Parts: sequence; structure tokens; C-alpha cells
Amino acid sequence: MSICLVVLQGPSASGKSTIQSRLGLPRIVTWTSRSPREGESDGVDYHFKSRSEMERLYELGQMLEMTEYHGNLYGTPLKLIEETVRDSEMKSMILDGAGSRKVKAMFRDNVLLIGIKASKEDCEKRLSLRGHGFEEIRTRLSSFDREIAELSHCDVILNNTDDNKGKIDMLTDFIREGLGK
Ligand SMILES: Nc1ncnc2c1ncn2[C@@H]1O[C@H](COP(=O)(O)OP(=O)(O)OP(=O)(O)O)[C@@H](O)[C@H]1O
Ligand SMILES: Nc1nc2c(ncn2[C@@H]2O[C@H](COP(=O)(O)O)[C@@H](O)[C@H]2O)c(=O)[nH]1
Repeated sequence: MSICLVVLQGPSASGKSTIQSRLGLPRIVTWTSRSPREGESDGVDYHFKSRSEMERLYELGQMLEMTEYHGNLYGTPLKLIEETVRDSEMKSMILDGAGSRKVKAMFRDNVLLIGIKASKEDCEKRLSLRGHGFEEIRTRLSSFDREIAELSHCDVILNNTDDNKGKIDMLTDFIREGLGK
């Protein structure tokens, strides 16, 4: 079995991007209709697109998957996935539960699904430190329980609570080495 894609999935602020960076794999940069956060740039964190552009690509059948998360669209153009298959270079990406199920159906044993969880209290604190307002934090955490339940199809789940950081760093390095990176 050879893994060509690593997917990270979990609730907002569970630590997906942090763990993705530590894994050090080239990232598949997906599309979103949400506005960039401070410090985010186009083509690096996401391809920031208009809602209509994303809907058009979806209608043309050129999106592998697209999801609506708290009022914004997020999606993976098929061509990004085709490039991954063609390059045969292992990559990583961040998806929600619906997206990761689609990718799992496509890649089967060639995808590693890593679920990231943390307590709701830790996620709330991290979102607040990241500068989100009360309403945005409430909205993002309103799907917390469902997003934790959706981790059940993951191959492995990392418990990335604040007091577990040392162990998570070690486990992430362990996974990276296991992937031959
Ligand atoms: N184990 C940890 N202990 C303390 N802080 C952490 C830990 N892991 C991540 N963080 C911090 O929590 C914040 C959110 O992390 P990150 O952006 O990786 O989450 P995410 O799941 O990608 O979030 P989102 O889906 O909302 O974009 C960051 O400021 C990060 O530095
Ligand atoms: N199905 C997809 N989900 C995606 C994709 N890119 C990101 N995501 C998920 O969206 C939420 C919110 O992201 P944020 O950057 O606004 O915090 C995040 O939890 C991801 O799981 C995608 O291309 N498809």
C-alpha cells in the first residue's frame, strides 16, 4: 500500500493547520469563498474565490467536492487532485467530514485520514486568541459535537489538547517518519 494523500479533519481550532505544517508535506491549496483572515494570502492558505466562480466550477462537474461551512463555500477542484495523482508526490490537505469521505471513496487505501480533536474549551480559547469575535466563535463551535462525531471514519485520531502538545509533536513526527518523509 502506498499513501499519496494525507487528509486532516477536525473542528475549528482543533489544530489541523498546525499539525499539517509539522508533517511538512506539500499542501493541496483548496478554494474558499470566505474572506482571507489577517496574515493569510491567496494561493498559500486558500485560493480565495467568489461564490459564483465556485458554483460555476461545481456545475461544470469540475469540483471533486464542495461543502458549505457556516455560510461560506469550500471546495476541491478536480484538477488539483488529478495533479496529485499525476505527480505521484505525497501531499496533504484539510477537509471537513463530507469532503474527506469523498476523497476516501476515491483514494481508498492510498489516503491516510488523520482526525484532530481537542476539547471545546481549548478550541474556544484558541479562537478567541486568534481574534475571532463572540458571534463567529459561537457559530464555529455550534458544529463542534457533529464534527467530533464525524471523526469516526478517520484512520487515526490525535487528541491535540493544550496540555498534550509534547505528545502530539512526537506522534506527528512518528507519522511523518512512517510515511517515509
Ligand atoms: N496543542 C496545542 N496547544 C495550544 N495551542 C495550539 C495547539 N495546537 C494548535 N494550537 C493553536 O491553536 C490555534 C488554532 O490552530 P490551527 O490554526 O492549527 O487550527 P485549525 O484546526 O487549522 O483551525 P481552523 O479550522 O479554524 O482554521 C493556533 O493559534 C495554534 O497555534
Ligand atoms: N469539504 C471541504 N472542507 C474544507 C475545505 N477546505 C477547508 N475545509 C474545511 O472548512 C472548515 C473551515 O475552514 P476555515 O479555514 O474557515 O477555518 C475547516 O474546518 C475545514 O475542515 C475543502 O476544500 N473542502
